[in-house]
Order: sequence, then structure tokens, then C-alpha cells
Amino acid sequence: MPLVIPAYAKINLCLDVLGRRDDGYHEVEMVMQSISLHDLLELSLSEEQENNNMGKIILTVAGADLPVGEENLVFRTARILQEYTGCRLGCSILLHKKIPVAAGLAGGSADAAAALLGLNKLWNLDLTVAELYALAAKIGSDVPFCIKGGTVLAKGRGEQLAFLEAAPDMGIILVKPAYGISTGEVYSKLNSAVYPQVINTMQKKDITNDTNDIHNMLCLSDLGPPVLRMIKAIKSRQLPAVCKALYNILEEPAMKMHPNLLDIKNILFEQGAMGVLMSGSGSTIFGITPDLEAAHLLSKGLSPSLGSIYAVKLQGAREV
Ligand SMILES: C[C@](O)(CO)[C@H](O)COP(=O)(O)OP(=O)(O)OC[C@H]1O[C@@H](n2ccc(N)nc2=O)[C@H](O)[C@@H]1O
Ligand SMILES: Nc1ncnc2c1ncn2[C@@H]1O[C@H](COP(=O)(O)OP(=O)(O)OP(=O)(O)O)[C@@H](O)[C@H]1O
Repeated sequence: MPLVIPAYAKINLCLDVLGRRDDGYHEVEMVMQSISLHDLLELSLSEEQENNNMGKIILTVAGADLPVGEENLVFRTARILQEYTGCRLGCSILLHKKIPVAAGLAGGSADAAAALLGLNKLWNLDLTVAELYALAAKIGSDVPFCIKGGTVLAKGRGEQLAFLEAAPDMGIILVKPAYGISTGEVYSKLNSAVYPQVINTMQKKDITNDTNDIHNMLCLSDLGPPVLRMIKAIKSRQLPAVCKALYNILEEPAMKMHPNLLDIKNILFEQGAMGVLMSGSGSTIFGITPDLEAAHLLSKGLSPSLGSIYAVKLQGAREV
């Protein structure tokens, strides 16, 4: 029997950029939220070997036209785990892709996190949660969040996490236009005049994801107004307050690249969404409804010409 691990997509309820960093990334403050839309990874042991006696990594993708070698984050994650642990076992992974690609929904990152969790079990690696987080951060900025998911404050380049209380229940409608957007390109279009100072990452305290640091980050740090507003709104458990606090600084550069994103946003509002925002670096626009049923109902009023449409609910954090 293969080991089956779900890989949940995310939306960003709030995404603020504080500055440019000297390592090519941007310093961010975000509130991230897992949603029920997910890929599935089916993992089993493989006896096949490479020429150098390393176990072969065999990846098959169903449901999307994606590379199955080093360019795929799942393959790369398996290779990184072999290198880090010296494990010589191989694996066969079947990736059922449901999360649209280059959509701002962290599809590849979710798959990488699921591969970390799955291979840790399949290969009996006994890696600690702290080790999993450190490896996740090497793979991509969104990967650490995808390990547990839930409702999370993320800082740094996205890898420093503080787990928040669950957001109030809501339905989510996702509209993913036919085109995808490159994350790097959207970040690079942020007006550098707004971020004249480059942050020296060597001087930054290396915050790990252990509970004490998480506590410190929430209590002591001077969070910017957008994430503070969202955290307060979540605490209040009032959905209209959450909708009012939705914020994504990457919307403007993404909408300059693709003006039709603004049309989608307006259509979702017209159709009765309580709040609407672009997720991550796009291209998905999400709308908030009181519950899943309302999201399904709203989706029926949307033209399929807008793109792929999904009605989903929130997903809580998983036990790791
Ligand atoms: C837009 C978000 O999805 C919001 O959650 C993330 O910030 C992006 O996370 P991701 O896709 O895992 O990003 P990565 O694969 O680490 O980086 C892709 C590219 O995005 C840009 N990037 C990413 C994260 C960040 N904090 N600053 C950046 O400038 C960099 O140019 C980087 O080369
Ligand atoms: N397993 C994977 N699933 C999806 N994309 C992958 C995967 N592995 C590699 N990629 C590549 O990663 C790129 C970004 O895809 P992904 O779907 O993760 O973007 P995204 O949802 O915008 O990510 P994020 O929200 O983290 O910025 C694509 O160009 C794709 O070819």
C-alpha cells in the first residue's frame, strides 16, 4: 500500500513587503491560510538504483504537464533528503495535481512539504520537525508554511512562522485565469523607489520555528499595520473585519502586468463576494463568502471564460 499525503494549497489573507534584501529576496509580513484544495502524493519504496548506488527517484505526474526530473520540486526534495541524510533508498512517487500551477497558491511548495513529510516516514529518517523546517526553507520560501499549514503569520522571506488561532469559518471562491504569473517577476516589479534601503541579511537574528521564538515574534516584534489589522480581525472572529483587512501589496504590480485581474476582482464583488484579493503573486483571485455553500452558489454565476473556478473551504493545521 502506498503512503498517501495531501498537499494543501494556500491563500494570503495579507501580504506586505517591508524591503529588499541583499540575498535577492524581499522581507515580507504575511498572514497565510491553508485551503481545502489539494494535490495528493502517493509514495512507495523503489528497489531501482542509479549507477552510483543511490536509490532511484521515480516521479510520475497526473493532472498537469509538469517536468518529472530535477525541475520538479518533489524530485528536488527527494534528492535533497538523500543528500542530507545519506539515505540510499529509492522511491516511486505519483503526484496527482489538482492545484493550478503558477497560481499564487503555493502548489509546488505544498508538494515539496508533503514529500518531506512522506519520505521522512517512508525512509524511516526520524528527522525532527526543526530539521524538516530547515530543509523546507532551503527548497522555497513558502515550503515551511506548507509543513503544518493552518492560519499563520509569516515573516523574513516567508520562512519564519508564528501559528495563529484559526480564522473564522468562510467559503472561498478561486478564479485562476488561463495564464500563470512568475513570482520572481512580480516581486521585481515592486517600485524600488519605495524600498530604497537594502536589508543586510547577515545582521538579522536567525529565528527558528521553535515555540519560544514564535512567542517572541508575536509579542515583541513591531508588526506593520496591515498584518496587525488582519491578526486583530482574525482574533475578533468577525468575517466582515477579516474581509476589510485583506491586503496584498503585490496586487498592483501584477495588475499592471495583467489588467484583467482587476476585472475579475470587480466581477467577484458584483456577484456578492464579501471580500476579494489576489493570492500571493497571482494569478489567482479569491473571493470570500459566508460558507462553502455560498461559494458554490457564487461560482454558478461566473462565466467559465474567466478561467478555472473552484469553491473551497479553509483547512486547519495538521499534526506533524
Ligand atoms: C508570493 C508568495 O507565494 C507569498 O506567499 C511567496 O512570497 C513566494 O514564495 P515561493 O514561490 O516559495 O518563492 P521562492 O521559490 O522562494 O522564490 C521565487 C522568487 O520570488 C522572489 N521572492 C520570493 C520570496 C520573497 N520573500 N521575496 C522574493 O523576492 C525571488 O525573486 C525568488 O527568486
Ligand atoms: N510539483 C510542482 N507543482 C507545481 N509547479 C511546480 C512543481 N515543481 C516545480 N514546479 C514549477 O514551479 C513553478 C511555480 O509553480 P507553483 O504552482 O508552485 O507556483 P505558485 O503557486 O505561484 O507558487 P507560490 O504561491 O509559492 O509563489 C512553475 O513554473 C512550475 O513549473
